[in-house]
Amino acid sequence: MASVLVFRGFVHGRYAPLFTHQSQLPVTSILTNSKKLAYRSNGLRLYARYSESQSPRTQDLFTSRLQDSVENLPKLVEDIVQTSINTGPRGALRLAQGIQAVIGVGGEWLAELSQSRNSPGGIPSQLQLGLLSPLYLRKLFERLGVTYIKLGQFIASAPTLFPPEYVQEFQYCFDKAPAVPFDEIKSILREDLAGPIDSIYEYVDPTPLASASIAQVHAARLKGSQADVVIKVLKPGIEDVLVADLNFIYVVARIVEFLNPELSRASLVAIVNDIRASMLEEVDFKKEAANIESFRRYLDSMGLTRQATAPKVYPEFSTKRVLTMERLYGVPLTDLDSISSLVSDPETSLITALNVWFGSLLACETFHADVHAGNLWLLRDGRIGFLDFGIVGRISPKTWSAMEVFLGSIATEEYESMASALIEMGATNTDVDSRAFAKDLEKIFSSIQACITIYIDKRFYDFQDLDTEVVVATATRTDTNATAISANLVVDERQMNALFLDVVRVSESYGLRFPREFALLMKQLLYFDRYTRLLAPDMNMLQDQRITIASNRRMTNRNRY
Ligand SMILES: Nc1ncnc2c1ncn2[C@@H]1O[C@H](COP(=O)(O)OP(=O)(O)OP(=O)(O)O)[C@@H](O)[C@H]1O
Repeated sequence: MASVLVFRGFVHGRYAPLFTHQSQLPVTSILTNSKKLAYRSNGLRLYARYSESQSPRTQDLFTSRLQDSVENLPKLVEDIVQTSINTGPRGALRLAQGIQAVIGVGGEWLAELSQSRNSPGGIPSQLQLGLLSPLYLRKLFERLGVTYIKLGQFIASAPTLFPPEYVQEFQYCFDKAPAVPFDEIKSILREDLAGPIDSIYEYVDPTPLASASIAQVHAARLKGSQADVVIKVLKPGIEDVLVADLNFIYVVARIVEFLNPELSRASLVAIVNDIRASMLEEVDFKKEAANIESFRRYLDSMGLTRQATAPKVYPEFSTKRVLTMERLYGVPLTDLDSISSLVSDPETSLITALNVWFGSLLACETFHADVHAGNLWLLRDGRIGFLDFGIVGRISPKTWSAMEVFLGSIATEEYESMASALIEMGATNTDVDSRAFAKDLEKIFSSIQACITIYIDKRFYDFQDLDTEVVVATATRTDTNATAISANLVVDERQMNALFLDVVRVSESYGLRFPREFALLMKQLLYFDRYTRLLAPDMNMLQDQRITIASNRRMTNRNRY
């Protein structure tokens, strides 16, 4: 039965009707007074607070927000119901697993708590918040599995969004998972491949090369060609877990945003939706195969195959859950010692990697959006190997040309052009005061503290909060008597991360909203920044003449590879 709600509250010191709302849902209780307004409907409680001292404008804003919320309530309920239907029985199964995880980690916490009660130092701070303390929340996320491990990694990479103790603790949220028994992997291969396993592969190594949360990788050799390959197999049940968890997280985000509309400015639901879409793409290996193929076509057409590669895919032995591809041999770009034994000039390898990746932004249909060191290798033959195309981004020529101006302006410290590039990228209907925006950007950049990195005998030593003068230090090796000194003024990695997030925050305060690609690109630049510190500490990635960031091969969508 529909009900008509009349909301009353104090407006300009008078108790008066604020607005009326026709609700499609039965209302079970209403509470209003001068400080709060709330009503219950179908188990959900709409609640808001205001104070008499607020300006009339704030009250109007509050009233209109409340009205929005009430109007959105039926949509919210419909969404929740629909999401629950889509989740189906796997939701109940995940709930049971979730409870089990909470009991397991809760037991550990209780045991530690009772031990520390008897200790003279009292209860340590890391136990005081219970399962919400960084340590136990991280343990809980790891027990809850794939979705939460990925979320944990997101927290670890967003230092200005989350408190530092959580960011620090979630650095240990590793994407390592126990291996699935080989028999289960074999039965997936049997179900998915067109013929018997031993008619396709000469052998498959039963010990996995790697086992992450989503997939397991086994080395193998093809029957006819005797080519060395790897088989990446989607772990059983992963898709169900992801769908159930992501739907649950989506519902929580919807409710949180509904109850606290302020959060919609931070696009909480949009972020969750993005994470949901990209994680679900990651579990379809046909999409990954298509991404690899388009990257290989790009290398081919640009004449870059002698500098870089991605594994050749064998589509006849690949499905949505199985990806058979050429095996690459190499080392991660952060393995300095092995790199020095493979090439005499690691800086050149880094420049190649950068040029190939920057070039792919426009010339390739998608760009590799997860270039962490495990996915970017220096191969034994000196080429750069790009692995794992599960996460990719797409960037429009318009966004990229604004991005080029943005990156250029960081190097030249031209804040007005930085502001206009950001305005160009961030979708907004309102007029942005670009001068004020530029001033705010300048404040962010000038607040960076200098940090000196000194490279001594192949190791880096960071000294923070120093004056910007270069500190000279030397180290002498006892065996060779050689002394290595190198000093460089750089912005440290965490500051860099914080800097980009500050830029996003300030931009959002001017009403700008960036496409997902902006965050993806920034993340990759941070990875490349890390490799630059290691392999070419004297190089400025954004200014070096040998690196082509500004693209002269602008492509239309039709002739992208
Ligand atoms: N073509 C290949 N040649 C050699 N090794 C490979 C190849 N593909 C994958 N591997 C190995 O398997 C590991 C995991 O592969 P991949 O990154 O594709 O899986 P993932 O589940 O997405 O892992 P992550 O989330 O850690 O990136 C790689 O780090 C690498 O060691």
